[in-house]
Amino acid sequence: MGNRRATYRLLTHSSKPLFNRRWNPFSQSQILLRPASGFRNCFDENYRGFQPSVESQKKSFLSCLRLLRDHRGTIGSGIGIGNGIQHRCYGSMAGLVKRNPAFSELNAEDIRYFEGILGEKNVIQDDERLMTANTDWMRKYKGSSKLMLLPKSTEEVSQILKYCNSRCLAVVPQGGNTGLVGGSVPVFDEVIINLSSMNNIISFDKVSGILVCEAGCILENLIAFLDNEGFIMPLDLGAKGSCQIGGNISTNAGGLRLLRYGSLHGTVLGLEAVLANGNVLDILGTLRKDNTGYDLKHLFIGSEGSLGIVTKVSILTPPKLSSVNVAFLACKDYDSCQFQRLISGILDGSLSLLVYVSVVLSGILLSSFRFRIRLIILRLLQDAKRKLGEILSAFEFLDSQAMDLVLHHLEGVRNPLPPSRHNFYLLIETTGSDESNDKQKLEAFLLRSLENGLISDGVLAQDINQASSFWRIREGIPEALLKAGAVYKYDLSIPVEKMYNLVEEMQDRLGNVAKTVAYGHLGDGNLHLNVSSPQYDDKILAQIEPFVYEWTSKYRGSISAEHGLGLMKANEILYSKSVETVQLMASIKKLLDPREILNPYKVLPQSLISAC
Ligand SMILES: O=C(O)CC[C@@H](O)C(=O)O
Ligand SMILES: [Zn+2]
Repeated sequence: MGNRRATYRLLTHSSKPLFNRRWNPFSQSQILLRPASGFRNCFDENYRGFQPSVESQKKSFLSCLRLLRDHRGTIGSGIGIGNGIQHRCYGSMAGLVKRNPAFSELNAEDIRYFEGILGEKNVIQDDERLMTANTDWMRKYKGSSKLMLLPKSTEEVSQILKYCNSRCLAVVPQGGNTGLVGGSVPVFDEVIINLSSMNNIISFDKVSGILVCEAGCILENLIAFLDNEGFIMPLDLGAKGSCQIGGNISTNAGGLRLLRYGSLHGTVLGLEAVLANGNVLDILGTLRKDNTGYDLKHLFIGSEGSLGIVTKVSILTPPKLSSVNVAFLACKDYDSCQFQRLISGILDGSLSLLVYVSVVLSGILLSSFRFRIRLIILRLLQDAKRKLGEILSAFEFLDSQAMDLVLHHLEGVRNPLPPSRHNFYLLIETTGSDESNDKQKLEAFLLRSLENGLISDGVLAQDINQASSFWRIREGIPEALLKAGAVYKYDLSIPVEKMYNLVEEMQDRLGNVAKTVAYGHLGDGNLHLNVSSPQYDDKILAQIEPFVYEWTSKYRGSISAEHGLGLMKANEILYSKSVETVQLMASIKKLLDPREILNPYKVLPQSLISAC
């Protein structure tokens, strides 16, 4: 079954891309931002107006950062980006962030210049295409760019950037526009540089498995190409039908295979990037080992196009292995399993009264659902890592709210398990080269987990169709959420033992006002905490933020595990990074992009870069 799985999933997704980007943003109402109240400091003033007060101008960059850090608990509810963005969805961004007045405005001469280098058909001013390019996949963020450029080569990207830098025209690099934090759409009138015409595979070495390609290659096309060659991409995600490898690298996308193949910081061997001034940085190495100086490619992996535009990439791809198995499991109630084992222990005389009493007492303690779930999940993950070892390739989870949403909103999706109320579902995948051995290993693991009461039910895919339908449940959650109405998205790295505590605290905070939906890459410690409600609501957002960021920070987690900071979380970076770190980031930004034309208002707090 395994060797057909990749092909099957590919067909499924390419025939119906998950991230369908057709919509009519004008059908949505525009909601205005409520101005911040009560919280004023240099950061606040700088950010909202780019017109710092005399007092704030006097403050050094560092003290600005410190102030921001000290007040970060109130920032989410104070100054707008974190707070206001959800309320600004479907509308323009003006009011949230003020346009940097240093940027020029497009004129007819600019258009003529771009037409000269790209040809008329690659200089897009058509309203409908611009509307699509201005709006993100979630329809939350909408810019007002009047121009999209479609370069076909690195040389053309270089000419565009050189010109934009000299004219001080801001740009936003764009791939498949499947981002979830407002990083790939303009905020104001930035020129959109869309890489989709740069979609050539340059080379593939069958011995080393190294693929070199242009940034605009769609991930799913790369997967299909490699499948023919007997290889796979080390990266796989639900948006594969639309997202592009350049965007994946620029956001350091994690996805479903990170547990097995690691992050793009490990699998990307080299890249080519065009800097803000148009210079082409060729670090497109294909070497596994190269310790000559600083490894600069890492600056472009995950910096969301704010330091340069990735134009080519060299990536290490693993061989396709013949045996893939997928299990879909449910965890129900830890207590009942404990109780059953306790009773049978007493009946067969293996438990003394003392042990009985202490077990009953601990059973009362264990009756805390939170504790139960934590134990189950931790044990399962530990066991899976130990017993499945090198063949474990995915360990994904979803809670019952996520399952309900998928079943309700996605056509043709059904729960593979018999109807019963389960609190949790897990999707475990193994990938190996020994069909019978791999299956045996997984079956033994499942049996043990069932006996130990860690799982209450489970099913092992018998063919490629079944495996694919299990994956559809997991990969379909973002789509189902979008169909359900408004969604507040949080993408967090949290120690696994704490992960579900946050979800339940959030449930407690929100009560019946909104649904808390949790799923994610449990094996990587990555929780996708989504709050779903029919409409966006100020009050709901105030319940979520800054609480969610403070909570994550308290446990030294990350407020962006794999989606980036984009526009949504640019101001929240100090929840996860120290003042000194952010200061160094701002200095690097300033060095590589002194006029701040590359993807402005994203990743770092804008006023801090300006103050640097
Ligand atoms: O929508 C989300 O919150 C997560 C999207 C994606 O990273 C996933 O893992 O499905
Ligand atoms: Zn994810």
